[in-house]
Amino acid sequence: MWDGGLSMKTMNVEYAIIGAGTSGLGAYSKISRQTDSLVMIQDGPYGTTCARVGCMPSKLLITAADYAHHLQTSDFFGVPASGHVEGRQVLERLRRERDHRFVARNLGYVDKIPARHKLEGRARFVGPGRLMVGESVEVRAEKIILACGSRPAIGEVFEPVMSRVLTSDTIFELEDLPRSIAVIGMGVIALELGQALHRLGVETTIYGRSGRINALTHPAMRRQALDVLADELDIHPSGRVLSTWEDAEGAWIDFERSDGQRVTKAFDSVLVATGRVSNLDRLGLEHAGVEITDTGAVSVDPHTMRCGNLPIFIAGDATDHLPVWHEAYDEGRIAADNALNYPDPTPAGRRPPLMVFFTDPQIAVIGQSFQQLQGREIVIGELPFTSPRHVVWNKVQGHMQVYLDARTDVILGAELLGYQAEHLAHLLALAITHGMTAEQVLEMPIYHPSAEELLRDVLIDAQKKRRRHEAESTGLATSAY
Ligand SMILES: Cc1cc2nc3c(=O)[nH]c(=O)nc-3n(C[C@H](O)[C@H](O)[C@H](O)COP(=O)(O)OP(=O)(O)OC[C@H]3O[C@@H](n4cnc5c(N)ncnc54)[C@H](O)[C@@H]3O)c2cc1C
Ligand SMILES: NC(=O)c1ccc[n+]([C@@H]2O[C@H](COP(=O)([O-])OP(=O)(O)OC[C@H]3O[C@@H](n4cnc5c(N)ncnc54)[C@H](O)[C@@H]3O)[C@@H](O)[C@H]2O)c1
Repeated sequence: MWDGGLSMKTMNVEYAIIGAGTSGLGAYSKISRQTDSLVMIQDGPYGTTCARVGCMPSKLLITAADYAHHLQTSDFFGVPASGHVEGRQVLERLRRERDHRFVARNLGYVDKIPARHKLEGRARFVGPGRLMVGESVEVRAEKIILACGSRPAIGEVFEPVMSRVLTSDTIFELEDLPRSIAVIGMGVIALELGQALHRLGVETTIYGRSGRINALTHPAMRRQALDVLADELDIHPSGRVLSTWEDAEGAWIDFERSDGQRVTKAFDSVLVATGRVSNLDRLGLEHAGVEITDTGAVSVDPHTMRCGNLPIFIAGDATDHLPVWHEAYDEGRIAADNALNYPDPTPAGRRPPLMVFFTDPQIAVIGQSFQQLQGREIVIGELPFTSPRHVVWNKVQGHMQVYLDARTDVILGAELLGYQAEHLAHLLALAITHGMTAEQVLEMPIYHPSAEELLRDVLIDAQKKRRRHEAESTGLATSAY
């Protein structure tokens, strides 16, 4: 495979995978079963974004925050509790669990990959099928999978306070919790981490831009989610950061709310959670013959992950299509199948979308959102999160909507805001995956008192509305004659 002189090496392989994250490893596991002619190129630490700086450390932090919150709210149950948060211990335990359980498992897998299949350094295209890795290795590959993930976006306005800026890449490495933090953004990272930090006793202010939690699309769901979170958290949902500066008091954020009011405050730290940018922009794609739009976007077929007619495939967060873990893994495998079968496409079916915010209450969107269903004849089953089980838990905040096809009774999608909504979301995902009707779901036994009773009741509500809708349309049809 190696060929070349002392200073420059050339490696010829059939397949190259750029990135050893979730999607790259998913692709590797498939291709390595078929051929030895492959290399996986990784820039930076192994261990994946999910395990090192993403899903796992964030959920470990949230769980510590849940315990702190239980202490603060247990009075209600006649169980007054005293206790306090030891920031250093919270973060030490987070890193210990993360490193020993999740990262170590991934590194164990990477260790077993033969050395000839691994190359370390940043890859960039220097021509079609030609990659430079660092300054001294050229990889020539017939088929290339770009599984290079994304990185946090940091706007220029934060440059004056960069020494106090944190992102999800750095926050879990803190020795201790800050006394105060500005959280910029109102997406999933901002809300999950902002609420966790608040519950752990950090004085937290969240600054949004659009005034909306974009994952939810029904206006009433959006409103309620914001109301519930704003009840607990200090949130300025819409406006813009005008400027930032640093002095002895900390990092100052000068924010103009959309009602014109200025809010200027100093913080120990600033967590910038304003979205992520794909690492595709650093690959020199123009040298590979890839078409790039004016906005820097690259078009990818979601059923093959193929990029135009080229032997190039893009998987995971590098595409802006559903940047979540299970999709990254699927996409890596779809890309691998299509690279292995190149030039014949092997289109794969995609799973219904599923997204969960691990906030309290949780937010979940399954299947088609309310917005995507505009123009389609649907009925909406809806209820507050007040099943007997939720009352017992004293967790009755939130609301649930399920969207049924008005003619066929098939469940098309749902938006949820409620305690541990993730479980109901998965039941709905199962029903949507199999094209089930509300009637079919209602055939299953549901225990009393369980959270699933809420699902039953919301489907009954949807069916009532569907019958009414049917009666009205028949009435209308009859009266039209
Ligand atoms: C804070 C946070 C919390 C999250 N929580 C959840 C969650 O709860 N549930 C969920 O489903 N998803 C969650 N996600 C999303 C999930 O982590 C990602 O969807 C998933 O990790 C993406 O995997 P990937 O393989 O596309 O990218 P990555 O795992 O990032 O892998 C890409 C790799 O490519 C490397 N690379 C980049 N450029 C080059 C180059 N030029 N040459 C060589 N290597 C390169 C990168 O260094 C990186 O190691 C979270 C993300 C974050 C940031
Ligand atoms: N539970 C999960 O599945 C989970 C958890 C964390 C992260 N993730 C993944 O990570 C990705 C990135 O998360 P994210 O929260 O950074 O991105 P996001 O796209 O979800 O949210 C970014 C938010 O920042 C706001 N924003 C942008 N610029 C701003 C500015 N200048 N000032 C104020 N607000 C601004 C946007 O309006 C948006 O609300 C997500 O798309 C998700 O796929 C998933």
